[in-house]
Amino acid sequence: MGPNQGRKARVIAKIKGFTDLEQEASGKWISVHRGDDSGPVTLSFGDESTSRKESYELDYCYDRSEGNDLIFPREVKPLVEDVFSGCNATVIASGARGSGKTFTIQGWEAKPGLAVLAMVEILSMAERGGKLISISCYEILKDHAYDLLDPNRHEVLIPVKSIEEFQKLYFSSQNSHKHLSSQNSHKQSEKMIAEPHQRSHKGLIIHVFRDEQSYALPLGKMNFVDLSGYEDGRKKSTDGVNLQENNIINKSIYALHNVVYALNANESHVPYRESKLTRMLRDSLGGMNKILMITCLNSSYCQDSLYMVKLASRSYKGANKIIPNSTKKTKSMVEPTMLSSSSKTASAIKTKQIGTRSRFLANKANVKASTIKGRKLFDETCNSIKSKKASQEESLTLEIVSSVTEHAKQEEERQSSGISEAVGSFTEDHYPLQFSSAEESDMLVKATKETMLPDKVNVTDENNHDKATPKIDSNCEALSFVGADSAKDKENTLALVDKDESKDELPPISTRLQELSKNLKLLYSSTPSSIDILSKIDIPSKIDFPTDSEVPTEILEPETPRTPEPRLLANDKSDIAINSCSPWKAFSARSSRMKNSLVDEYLRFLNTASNFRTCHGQQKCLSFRRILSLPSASSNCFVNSSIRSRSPAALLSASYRDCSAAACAAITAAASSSFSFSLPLDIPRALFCPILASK
Ligand SMILES: Nc1ncnc2c1ncn2[C@@H]1O[C@H](COP(=O)(O)OP(=O)(O)OP(=O)(O)O)[C@@H](O)[C@H]1O
Repeated sequence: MGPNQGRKARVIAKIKGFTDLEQEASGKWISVHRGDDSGPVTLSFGDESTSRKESYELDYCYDRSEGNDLIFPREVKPLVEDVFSGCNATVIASGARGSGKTFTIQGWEAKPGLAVLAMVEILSMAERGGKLISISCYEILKDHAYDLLDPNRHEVLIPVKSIEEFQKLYFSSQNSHKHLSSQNSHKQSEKMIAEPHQRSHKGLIIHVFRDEQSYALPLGKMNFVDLSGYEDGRKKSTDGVNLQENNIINKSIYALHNVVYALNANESHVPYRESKLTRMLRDSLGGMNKILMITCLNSSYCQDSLYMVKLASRSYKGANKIIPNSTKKTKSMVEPTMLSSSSKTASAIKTKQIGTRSRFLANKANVKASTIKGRKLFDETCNSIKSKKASQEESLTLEIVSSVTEHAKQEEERQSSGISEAVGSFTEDHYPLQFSSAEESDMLVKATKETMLPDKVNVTDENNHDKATPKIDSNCEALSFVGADSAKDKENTLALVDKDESKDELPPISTRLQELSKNLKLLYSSTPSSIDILSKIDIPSKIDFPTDSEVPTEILEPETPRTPEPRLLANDKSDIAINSCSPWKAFSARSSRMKNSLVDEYLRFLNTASNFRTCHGQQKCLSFRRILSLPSASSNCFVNSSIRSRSPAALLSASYRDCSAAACAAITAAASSSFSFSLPLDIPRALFCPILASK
C-alpha cells in the first residue's frame, strides 16, 4: 500500500488481538500513532510497571482488530500480482513467542492466514492465465534446511491445482516437521516428541510457472516465512530450547534484519551469508524483488516484542545497522544472549581469546581493520556461552576495537588500499558457496594461510594461472567465513597465522594485503562493469538478448572472483574502465582471446553440471534460451537441494547471477540460435564458434 520511498522492503507490524485472558491481565501497552492511512506510523510502548516510554517508526501497523482479511488485500495481493509479472516476493512474519506469526501466515480453515489467501489468489490467477503452480515447504532447524514435503528430504516440488490440495499439503507439512525431523536420529526423535513446540523457521514457496516447458524455472515465486519467535536468552527456556538453539534462532532473525536493513539503505554490501535462511532467500530479496516484513507484537506487555520492534524499526529506517555485539550502542540488542551463560570453562576460554584478539587487533588494526569488518568479527556468533565477567571484558575490548578500528579506517583511507570493498563484496555478496562445518572452515583457514603469501597469489603469472585462480577463490571464501559456531576461533587462528608468518620474516601483513588488494583490483578490472563499451560494435539484430530490465543488476556488478582468467587479465589490453550497460556489450568489447577463455570456462562449468533432474527425477529438455531470458529463475525451486548438494539447476541459475557478465553474454549469444539441449549438459564448443567467429 503506502509508498516505500525507494526502499526495497516494507516493514509493518501487526498487534495480536487480545485474548480474554490478556485483556484482563494487562492494559494497553502499545499505542499506534498514524498520520494518514498509508503510513508511516509511530508505535509507542508504555510499560506502566516501569513507566518506560519508547517510540519506533514503521511503514504501518495493523491494530488488534485488523485481521488478515484487511492485511491481505492491502499488503499481499499487490505482491501476488508482482509474482505474475516475473518478480519474486517474500513475506516474513517475525516476532516474539506467541505473538501471532503462525496465525498471520498460516491461520486455520476458519481464519485463513496470508499464505492461504495468497494461494487462493494465485490459483485463480493461474487458472485465468494458464499458468502452473507448485509449492515446496522447508524448515530450518538449527541452521539446517529440511524439506517438509519429502520424507527423504530430497528437494521436491508438488504441483497444486486446487486450494483443497494446497491446504492438505501445506497444513500437513507444517505439522509434519516433528515427524520428519525425528528421523534424524533416534535420540533427536525422542527429543522432538518430548518437545511439542520445537522451534524452527518454516517456509513455503509458491512457484508460478509459465507453462509445462518452463517447469523448474518459475516465472516468479512467493515466499512465506514464519520466523521462530525471538527469545531473550537470559530467560529460562520454557520449552526446552537451549541457549545455543536460542542463539541460532536469534541469529537468523538478526541476519534477516541486517539484510533488510542493507537493502533498504541501498548498501552495496548485503550480508546474505550470515545465516542459512538469508542464503536460501537470497535470490528473492535483492534486485527488483519485493519484501514484506511483518513484525507480530504481543498485545500485552512483552519485552521480547520490544526487541523485535526495535529491530524492525532499524530495518525500516535502513539506519543504525545492527551488528550484534559490535558496539556499545547495539549491545542492548544482544545482551540477552551475552549475559545468560554460567559456563566457567567457556568464560575462561573466551576471556583468553578476547585478550589475544584485543592484543592482536591493537597491533594490527591499522592494516586489518577493513578485513575485520568484512569478516564481521563481532557478529552474533560471538554471543556464545560466556560469563558476566567475560561479557564485561568483551565490552571493554569492543570499545578498544571500535576506536582502533576507527583509527585504522582513517589510516586505511590514506593508504587507499581498497581492500575493504574488494574483500567485503567478493566475500559475501558475490560468493554463494556455504561453509558450515568445522572441517570446511579449517580448510578455508588453511587456504587463507596459503593465499596470504604473496608469492602464491600471483594472478599475473601466465604459467601459473590455473593454480592461482583457486587460491584467490579460497582466500575470498576464507575471509568471508562467518556464521558457523567456530567462526570466532577461526578468526583467532587467522590472527595467529598472520602473527606466525611475520615471525618467519615474510613481508609485513600490510604489504601482503596491499598485494592481495592489487590482485583483487586486477580481477575487478577484468569484470564487465569496468570494461569500456565500444559503441561501434555491431550487434547482430537477430540476436534476442534479455533486455536490461530482465537482467538482474547483480550481473552488471563485479561478481564471483572465480570467473576471470588471471592469465588473461594480465594480457588483455582492453581494460578501459567504463560502466557496461549490458553483458553482451561488455562481452563484445573483449578481445577474442578473452571471449574464448570465458566461453571455455563457462562450457566447463555447464558440462560439469551433470545429472540435472527435474523435481520428478526425470531428465527434461529445457530451452537454454528460456534459462537465459529468465535470469531470476530461481534456485529456490531447488532450495533444499541447492543447500545440500548444490543441484545443477541451482548452480546454473547461480552461475548466471554470479559468473562474470561476460561469460553470461557468451551464453546469451549462443542462446540467440534458440537451440535446446537435453540435460545432463554436454554443450559442444562448436555451438559458440559462430558467435566467436562473427566477432
Ligand atoms: N490476531 C489474533 N487474534 C486472536 N488470537 C490470536 C491472534 N493471533 C494469534 N492468536 C492466538 O495467539 C496464540 C499464539 O499465536 P501463534 O501460534 O500464531 O503465535 P506464534 O508467534 O506463531 O507462536 P510461536 O512463536 O510459538 O510459534 C494462538 O493461540 C493464536 O490462536
